[in-house]
Amino acid sequence: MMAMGEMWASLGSAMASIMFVWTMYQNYFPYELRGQIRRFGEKLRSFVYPYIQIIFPEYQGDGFERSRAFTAIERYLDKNSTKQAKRLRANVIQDCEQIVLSMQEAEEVTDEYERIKLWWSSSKHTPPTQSFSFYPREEAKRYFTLTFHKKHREIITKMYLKHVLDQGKAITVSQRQRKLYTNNKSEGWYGYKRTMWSSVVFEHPSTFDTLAMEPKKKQEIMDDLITFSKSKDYYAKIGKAWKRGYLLYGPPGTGKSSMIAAMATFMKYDVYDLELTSVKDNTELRKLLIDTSGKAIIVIEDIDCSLDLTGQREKKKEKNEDEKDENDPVKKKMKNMEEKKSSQVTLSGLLNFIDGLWSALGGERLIVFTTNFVEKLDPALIRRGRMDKHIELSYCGFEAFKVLAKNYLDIESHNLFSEIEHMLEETNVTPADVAENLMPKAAGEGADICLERLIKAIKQAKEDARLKAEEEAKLKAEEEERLRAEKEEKEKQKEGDSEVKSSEETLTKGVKENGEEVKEKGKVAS
Ligand SMILES: Nc1ncnc2c1ncn2[C@@H]1O[C@H](COP(=O)(O)OP(=O)(O)OP(=O)(O)O)[C@@H](O)[C@H]1O
Ligand SMILES: [Mg+2]
Repeated sequence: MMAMGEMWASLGSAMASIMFVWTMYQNYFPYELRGQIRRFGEKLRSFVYPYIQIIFPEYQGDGFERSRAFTAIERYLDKNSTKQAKRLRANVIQDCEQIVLSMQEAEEVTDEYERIKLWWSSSKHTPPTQSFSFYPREEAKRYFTLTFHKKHREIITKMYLKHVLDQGKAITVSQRQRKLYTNNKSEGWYGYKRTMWSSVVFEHPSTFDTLAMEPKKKQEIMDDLITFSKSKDYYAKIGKAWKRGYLLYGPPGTGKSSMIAAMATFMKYDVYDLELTSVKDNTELRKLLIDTSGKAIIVIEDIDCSLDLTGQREKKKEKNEDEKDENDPVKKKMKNMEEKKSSQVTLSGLLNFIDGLWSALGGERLIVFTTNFVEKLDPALIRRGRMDKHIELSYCGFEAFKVLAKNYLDIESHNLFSEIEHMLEETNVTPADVAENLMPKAAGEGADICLERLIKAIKQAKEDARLKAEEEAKLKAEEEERLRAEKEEKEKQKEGDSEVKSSEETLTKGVKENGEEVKEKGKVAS
């Protein structure tokens, strides 16, 4: 008890002395002297403690936005310092496939840059708990502190921090789970607008390795993508938006969708599968596209089916019919309803966006259109500059077949290969059909069985194509015969008409002459 009392007494006298010194300082020291004392204090402190500290809080702005610098530093420290830290936190990412260890709070680790030693520490600020509050409890805020000697201020603030942020961002990108976004119909329940994109984790198995196509062509596409991803400065220099358009065209089952998935995996981009028929109008299209992330592939599949892409030209042709419909009130109403039902996204809306507004968005974006009928598309849509690269995906050639054989059967050569090569030169078979036949159907089915099955399928395809060609030739001949007969009939009718006409003319002439004769006779009689 005595000790406690003494402690309180000495604490009281210390407080009193501090108060006394503070009052003296405030009241009796001249203002100029006070400034000098403060400067001296700072000098003394920096002499005794010559270090600078920089704080990186987890949240920035009004406290709701997670700081990108914090995230990048976190990743950088996770990678570079987890060997030193003794207490680590485990986070699971990429669908339980990868564990990332990060520094636990109150840990300190060292780093070195250009032989300069630095210290990073991770801390947490927990707001005091209140017994009762109307507001939700404030979350604890984490922050990193970087400490270094003041003589390295320049190099640390100008170079080291950039190095940390760049490395951190690169790690974030490599660990990031990619997403597949699809657009919803714009109106949700009760007309309330919900988020327009919904997403799932994108884990498509197709890669450039599994994609069957001529190796040279494949390499060209991959090189093009790499060049694009490295050209940020170049695009900025020439004043163009950092975007690239691809048009993939070819028959169904030749790998257009597979190639998009391979591109996304290769570039580590998110995929935005844009269903144009669900987009109400151009305004909504703009909103959707603005709402895409910085590293994105925007995909519009079967563009010829999604929009009236033939635009103005077709409209002009239909003008006469439209005018006829305008006069019929029922037809007019039906047409209006039809128009309202279908998407009002127009070709010009799409083109305007691709060319113009996009430039305002940062980040790298690919836009990919696919179609089965390239000849149907409006040239305005696919002109170079808009769609920078046109890629034809075609029927399976021998090189593409070899890729599939390697992937599906794990073989690079076989005595049936030369026969297949010869057959593929003669017959159009899609990679999808080849893949389907190469896939073992039962346990223990070897390469021989699968290749034999493929040979049979190609023979069948050849036979089918022959029958189809025959059928088409027959139909064509029938059509020609029909047209010829129709023409003959018309000519006959024409001839018949002219014969009737001439006999009628003769008859009329006869009647006329007779009439005149009668008239004459009448005249004479009268
Ligand atoms: N070039 C290819 N390489 C590897 N697999 C392919 C290729 N083409 C097609 N396939 C296989 O066929 C299936 C269908 O292909 P995909 O969906 O990519 O064709 P598509 O060209 O997009 O067809 P559609 O025009 O009908 O959309 C794929 O799942 C894949 O297994
Ligand atoms: Mg497809």
